[in-house]
Amino acid sequence: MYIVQIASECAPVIKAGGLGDVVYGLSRELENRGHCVEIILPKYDCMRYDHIWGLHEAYNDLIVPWYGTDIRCDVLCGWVHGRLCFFIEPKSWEMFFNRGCYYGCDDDPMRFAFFSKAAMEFLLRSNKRPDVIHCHDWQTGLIPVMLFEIYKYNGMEFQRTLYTIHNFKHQGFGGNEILAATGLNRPEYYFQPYRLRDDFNPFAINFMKGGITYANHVNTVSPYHAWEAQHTDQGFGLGHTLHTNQHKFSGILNGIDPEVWNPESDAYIPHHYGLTTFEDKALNKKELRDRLLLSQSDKPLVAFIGRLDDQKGVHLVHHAMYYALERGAQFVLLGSATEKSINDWFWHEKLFLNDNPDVHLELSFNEELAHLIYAGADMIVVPSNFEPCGLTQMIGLRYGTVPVVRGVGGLVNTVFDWDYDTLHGPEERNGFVFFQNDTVALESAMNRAFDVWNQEPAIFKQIAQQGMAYDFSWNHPAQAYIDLYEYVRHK
Ligand SMILES: Nc1ncnc2c1ncn2[C@@H]1O[C@H](COP(=O)(O)OP(=O)(O)O[C@H]2O[C@H](CO)[C@@H](O)[C@H](O)[C@H]2O)[C@@H](O)[C@H]1O
Repeated sequence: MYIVQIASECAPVIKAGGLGDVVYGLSRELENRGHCVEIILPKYDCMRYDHIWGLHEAYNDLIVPWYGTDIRCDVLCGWVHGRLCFFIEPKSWEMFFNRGCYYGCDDDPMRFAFFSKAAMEFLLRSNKRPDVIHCHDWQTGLIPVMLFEIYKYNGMEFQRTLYTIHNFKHQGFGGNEILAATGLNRPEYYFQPYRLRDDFNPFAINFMKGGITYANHVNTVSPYHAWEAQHTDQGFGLGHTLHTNQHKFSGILNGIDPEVWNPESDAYIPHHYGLTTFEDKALNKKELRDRLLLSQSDKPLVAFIGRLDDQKGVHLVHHAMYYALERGAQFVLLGSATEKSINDWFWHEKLFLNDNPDVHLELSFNEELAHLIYAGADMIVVPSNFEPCGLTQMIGLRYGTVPVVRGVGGLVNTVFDWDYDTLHGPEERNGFVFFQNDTVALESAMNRAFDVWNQEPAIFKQIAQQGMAYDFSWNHPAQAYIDLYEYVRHK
């Protein structure tokens, strides 16, 4: 099959979070199985050019219709660790992707509407006719809409779309101006409640709703979150749209790339280890402590890695840090916040705790350090408010770092409580789970983990090793995506 991924991220060249990991990891596994995959991305000024090999011009002067006139683009092409990627670079005064950031601009809906339009125009003009166009999150929600309302009539009648939602919270809103700019026009048509009109704001179109309505199939990134999105408030207002489209909505658990995340061969960790050489994990803990100027001691080391965002339960992350210190453990936090209040808050904490030899806050995005933390920590906390899948607990499991998580979304599908899980036997349990969204519940799960660590180290090691034995690679999920591609291409 010939699959084109259209997304706003692809690790490691463009990575703000888990979306980038998924686009890269899934594409690699699909190619390993003999499928042809190409990835279309914006050409951001701030992406990691050092991860692109052989960047060259692929399409000169692509004319993208925009607001009744046009914007000219160059399309560059290069290999990101073996994946063929096309980067769209608009040449216009708006400087859509030359802002020194991936997201967070006031005109984000316009920026990504343009990207979606340009990606479709590129496919059309360069005569690329993939079997399936796989698009991701709100940034590319208008692609199925444009395919079936415009490009289908211009020579793309056989293309099909799969739309994957990694995060329901960010949906992408706009008004008439988006319709006018992209050439969709006809507000009276698109502002119908069964097309793009937002269910809660009659004056807005909703990109994600458009993607759900128009795509041949829609999925989110874990089976449990697919249920939550339809039946609880975790659909962030799209529950009704998901209900009406439930015949084409499902959940597929993400994978992690075993070449990127493998303690036996990870280039970023100084001491490799595996199931049978588990003791060597301790050498990475020592290295991590040295690097972050933490004291060497016999204390357990708890970590958090992730975006510092309301989604990740920042208040519980904060509480976990102080509770770990209170219980005589060490804590390492690696995260970055886009919201100013959260950023200020954690910078304040960082300065306050600066001289404490048992805690380190690294407030930046640092891929290399993330690998060392996964390898060096004993436990990883994931106290999310909601979590469509969650990769950090899966990576933690792979590195023998025991997850302590809140039982939501994909965390339910991947972490099985040592004491209380009734669906998995003791030999399958791999972590600690709490359910209520409060400090008491968090503390009780952390307590249970600390107690096992302190009083029954052999059992703690057993839990860690049971986690390492799980196969959360792309092996199974890639097959599920291939089955879906086959299904939609014959629709
Ligand atoms: N400061 C930092 N420095 C270095 N690395 C950092 C970092 N902060 C985060 N990372 C890395 O980014 C990834 C984050 O994965 P998550 O599953 O938490 O993704 P996120 O919530 O962004 O994405 C959404 O999409 C993914 C993919 O579908 C879903 O798993 C998830 O539930 C959903 O919210 C991990 O690889 C982590 O190591």
